[in-house]
Amino acid sequence: MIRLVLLDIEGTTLPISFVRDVMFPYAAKALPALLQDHTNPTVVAARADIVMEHPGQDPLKVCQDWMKADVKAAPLKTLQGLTWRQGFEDGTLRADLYPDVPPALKAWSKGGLRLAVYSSGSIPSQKLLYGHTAQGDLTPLFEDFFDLSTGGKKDAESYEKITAAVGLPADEILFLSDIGAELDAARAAGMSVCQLVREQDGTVPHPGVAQAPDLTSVASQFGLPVA
Ligand SMILES: CSCCC(=O)C(=O)COP(=O)(O)O
Ligand SMILES: [Mg+2]
Repeated sequence: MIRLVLLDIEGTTLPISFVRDVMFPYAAKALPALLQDHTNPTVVAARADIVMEHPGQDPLKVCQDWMKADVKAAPLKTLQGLTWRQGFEDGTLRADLYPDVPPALKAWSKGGLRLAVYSSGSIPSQKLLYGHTAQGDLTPLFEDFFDLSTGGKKDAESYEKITAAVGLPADEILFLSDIGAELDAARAAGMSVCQLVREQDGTVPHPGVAQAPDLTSVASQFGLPVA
């Protein structure tokens, strides 16, 4: 029986186009100034991590290249999160989740399911995003947020750590993601998994895992409360 649903964000609850066409350009504009900040300890630490990984290269150029290739690098995710704060707080940014997502999350939470997030986006940016959706603040629906500080999303060990953190048998946790390698890693750790195959995102179906076009279908396949 599923007791907790662990959700990826990009490609699962949020269209990839929103990240690529709205959030990344916003961050790209703000990054040059942010990287000039030598007093904010979070910026200083992220810049040092980039320099360590890419010695002799301009950290801004490294970030720009990472964004172009959608590389899930922890220092980039931290810096992007810092830029998005202003946009979400002043109303320039508002998360337009897939329409099936808010009603499903509310029904699942109301029905007693526990909910948590596992995304490459930093925890502060996850909270900003779910705190500023077209349907209002959805953060109270989630009991926990996990990011790359737990480990990479393609490593089974990360899912073992999450399982230990939430204190449930792994197979009572349902991990939802659009990415096959993430689902394989979660399954290797014993979790139940389902791939969101979003037509709008052009998701490539991953062989050997349950698939659903939206959260309504996830609910019917796994016997979860229905919106
Ligand atoms: C607050 S998440 C913003 C989107 C993002 O930058 C990202 O990397 C999402 O990756 P995911 O692991 O959710 O596919
Ligand atoms: Mg994703």
